Amino acid sequence: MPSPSAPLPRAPGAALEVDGLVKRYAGRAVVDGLALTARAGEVTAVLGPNGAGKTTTIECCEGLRTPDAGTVRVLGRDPRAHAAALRPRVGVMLQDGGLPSGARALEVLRHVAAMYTAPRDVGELVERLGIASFSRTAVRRLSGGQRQRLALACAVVGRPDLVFLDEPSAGMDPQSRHAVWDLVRELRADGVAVVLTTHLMDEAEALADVVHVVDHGKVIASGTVPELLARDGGGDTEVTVRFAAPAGLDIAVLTDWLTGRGVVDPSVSVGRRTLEDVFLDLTGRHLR
Ligand SMILES: Nc1ncnc2c1ncn2[C@@H]1O[C@H](COP(=O)(O)OP(=O)(O)OP(=O)(O)O)[C@@H](O)[C@H]1O
Repeated sequence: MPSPSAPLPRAPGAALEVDGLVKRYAGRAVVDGLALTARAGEVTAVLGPNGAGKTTTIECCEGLRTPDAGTVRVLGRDPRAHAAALRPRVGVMLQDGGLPSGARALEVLRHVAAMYTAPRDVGELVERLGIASFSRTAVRRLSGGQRQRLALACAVVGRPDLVFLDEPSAGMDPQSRHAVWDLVRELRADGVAVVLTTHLMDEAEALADVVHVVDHGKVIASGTVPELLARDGGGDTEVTVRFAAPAGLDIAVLTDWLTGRGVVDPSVSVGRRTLEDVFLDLTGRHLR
């Protein structure tokens, strides 16, 4: 086994490998044999209902929790045994921000940047994430969306090879969301492995190269968004057909034609199957 101080491999393939991960609380396995990988230059989305075990899994990957069983490899290393060596190469954006509440936004970002040998340009990050307008505001006074943007800037300022983003655009206005999405796409283009947990299906559809759906502590489906969308929905499928009707088109002819082919109740409206449909098929509609 390499020593914690040895240089880290460049890890061209899987930046994150989780296999057979188990984490129990009070004897209950909240992560129960979970396996997933995330590769460099890809956005890997982890989706799942409340309480599915996503955060616990990610915290095991970040070295914040000790697994009860299974293996976690971050850039080829055990995240707990090699925490110091991994810290400069792994960016973490936590749901609650994890930022010092009394400090001003820009001070925090500058402070975090100073911990790295070759940080990104702070001014450029401030500009692209719209931090300038609240740069002198104390963290505790920031709005939810502002705090998220600052947390994201802190997670990426050190030029990580792997970055964990926990609901990166939750609570953000559309402008901020798109700025965040652009940054995530740029990270991917730069070869960063981005691991994204989100409840926002449009965010997963917009960004994810690979999606892992987690429920009851296990990955219950994995694939690209088109692969997941192509899964059998297990029943009748609603179909939307949009078209520009020529003047005088008799819709009755269309509905008669559909009825003649066994289509039930051809009211001719509906939406395409979305990732949210797939998610609900997989995990059910009951609240957690
Ligand atoms: N420290 C803890 N002690 C006891 N139970 C815990 C602890 N942390 C998490 N849990 C439980 O583990 C289960 C999984 O929680 P986890 O936070 O991993 O879910 P999640 O998928 O991230 O959910 P959400 O989408 O709501 O963030 C939940 O039932 C939660 O109550």
